[in-house]
This record gives sequence, structure tokens and C-alpha cells, in this order.
Amino acid sequence: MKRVFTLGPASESPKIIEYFCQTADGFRLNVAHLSLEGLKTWLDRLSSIFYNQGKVWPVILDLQGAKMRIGQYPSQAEIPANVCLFFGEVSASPDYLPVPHLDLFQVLQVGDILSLNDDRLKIKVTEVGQRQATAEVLVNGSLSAYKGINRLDHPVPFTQVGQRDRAAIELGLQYEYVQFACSFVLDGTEAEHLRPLTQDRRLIAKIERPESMQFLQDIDGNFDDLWFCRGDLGTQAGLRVLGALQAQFVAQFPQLSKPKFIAGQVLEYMTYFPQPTRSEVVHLYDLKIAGFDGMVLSDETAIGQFPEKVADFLQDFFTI
Ligand SMILES: Nc1ncnc2c1ncn2[C@@H]1O[C@H](COP(=O)(O)OP(=O)(O)OP(=O)(O)O)[C@@H](O)[C@H]1O
Ligand SMILES: CC(=O)C(=O)O
Repeated sequence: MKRVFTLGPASESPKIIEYFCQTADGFRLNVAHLSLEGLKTWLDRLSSIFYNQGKVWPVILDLQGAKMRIGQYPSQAEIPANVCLFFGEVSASPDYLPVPHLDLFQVLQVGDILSLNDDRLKIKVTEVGQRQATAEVLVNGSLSAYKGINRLDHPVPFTQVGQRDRAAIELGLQYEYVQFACSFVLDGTEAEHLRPLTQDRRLIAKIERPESMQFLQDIDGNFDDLWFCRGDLGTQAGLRVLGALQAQFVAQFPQLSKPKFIAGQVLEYMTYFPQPTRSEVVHLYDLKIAGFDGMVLSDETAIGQFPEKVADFLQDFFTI
């Protein structure tokens, strides 16, 4: 199975990246966590490492795609019981939630439930305007800048590539090894909006919402690789049905022609411990037998305490 390593604060040093190069088939940078300057710093760092290695690796820029996030917002352990959502990028007040997605306001209806920060908060819409709405909190929890916001039951259609993604694509195209991944793909039509911008680069579909399961063949037709992303999918669908969804995905392999990767919480335990759990290694082996072509490591290599041990573990895992 191919191995894609997500890079982050735990893997910033050239020494660690060079170490990863012995095992990795590609790298992933999540644009959601990076400013444009931060992204450029990463790409320049990788260019110089690749130059020294005499070889390049694919670097996948994970675009926000159809995933909606709030804008800048002061960190709160809990938000006020009633909040105002407005079309905008920045808020200094916990009472006002900035949402930089006009698409959302165009479809929002009174009674809609919005989920925030991977389902930690739920709010119910009480009034809607063209560029703002009010909502009451049903389930409260912590919230800070750029966390996800999602309209439950009625997904918001993807009609345009956002400003942040456009800037990341423009920058990425300056590096020959960059490819792109689109978050929250619903039915494959997202590729029509992205392809004119991403040119001839590989375009990956991230399957992370349950509704996309019925469109897998359309997505397969329009994208170059499929990533089954269990982090967000587990949040969207609920953990109890995640196993059934993965089985449903695998059952469709005979009809899917593109490489299929498993992403999210592959060796999660290694974020904090130097070895994976028995369940993780047995499951990973089962995934290979099931026909997955590769895996995407996330927290364990981006923010984990043992990034090199993850590489060590994967170095010879499938040869034993
Ligand atoms: N460049 C970065 N800078 C800071 N933190 C990062 C960076 N990249 C990843 N992280 C952190 O590492 C963890 C794993 O990153 P990853 O992108 O896989 O998670 P995620 O945000 O849940 O992904 P997704 O956007 O697909 O939901 C996250 O907790 C994220 O906050
Ligand atoms: C990797 C990723 O995006 C996920 O599991 O949600």
C-alpha cells in the first residue's frame, strides 16, 4: 500500500522529512491550517529537501473544497445561548459568528440545524436574512477560529471555488510536484469547478460525507484518486455507522477504477505512543487484503510525538 504522510508542526524539521522520504510515497499539507505565506514556506522547504534527495515526491494540497468553515472568531469554552451569523471573515465578539460562505445564506431556512466544530456544537436557525441569520444553541461546546460549520440533513451545493483555495491552487501550480485534494466532495460535480484551475494536476476526491456514498461512481469518473476519510465521515455519519459505510465503500471496489486510499486515524495511537495498537495493525492488514491501494497518515505524523517511529513501523510492515 502507498503511504502519504501529512506534514505539520511535528514534522517541520528537514531531518524528519528526509527520514520520511525513505518510506513515503507522497506528502499532504492541509491548506485549512496554513496561511498563504505558511504554505509557501512549506513548499520551499520541501523543494530544497527534494533537490538534495535528487528526486521529488507528490505533495497533495488538501483544499477546503466544499467544506465550510467559520472565519476568525475569539476562542470560547462555550458560545452565547443566542448568536448572530453573518457573511464575513472576522468577528471580535462571541455573539457574532463570521461565515465566509454566501452559498450557505442563500439556502438557509428557519429550523435548519447547523453543526459546528466536528459536531461539538449544534445550533438551530431562528431567523434568516440575505447575509445574516440568528440561531439558538441546542448543544454547546468550545469554538475557535476556522472550525467547520455544516448544515445537517440538507448539504449546501458547491457552486464556486473559494478565495483561499484559489490562492492555494495558484501558488501550488508553481511547484511541479503539487497535486490537489478536494474536501467534502458530494457527487463529483466539484471537479468541474476545480479542473479549469488545477490544470493537468492530479485531483483527489475526499469522501467524508455520508451522502456521497450514493455517487461513488460519478466521483470515480471525475476524480483521479478516492480517499475514504474516516475522521470527518465518522463525525458526519456518527461512529456507529462508520464500519457499515466502509464496508459499503469496499463492496463498490469492482465498479471503481481509480486508486483508493484509507485516510484518518490509521495509526492514531502513535500520536501519543511509540507503537500502534493490535487493532490498528490487524485492521491495516485487512484493508490491504480488501484492496485499498494506499493510506493517508494524519495526526500521527502532523502533530504526533513519534513521527519517525510511524515511518519505522510502516517501512517493512507489508513485507513481513
Ligand atoms: N500545518 C499545520 N499547522 C498546524 N497544525 C496542523 C497543520 N497541519 C495539521 N495540523 C494539525 O494536525 C492534525 C491533523 O491534521 P489533519 O489536517 O489531518 O486534520 P483535520 O484538520 O481534521 O483534517 P480535515 O481538514 O480533513 O478535517 C489536526 O489537529 C491539525 O490541527
Ligand atoms: C484525513 C481526513 O481528512 C479525515 O479523515 O477526515
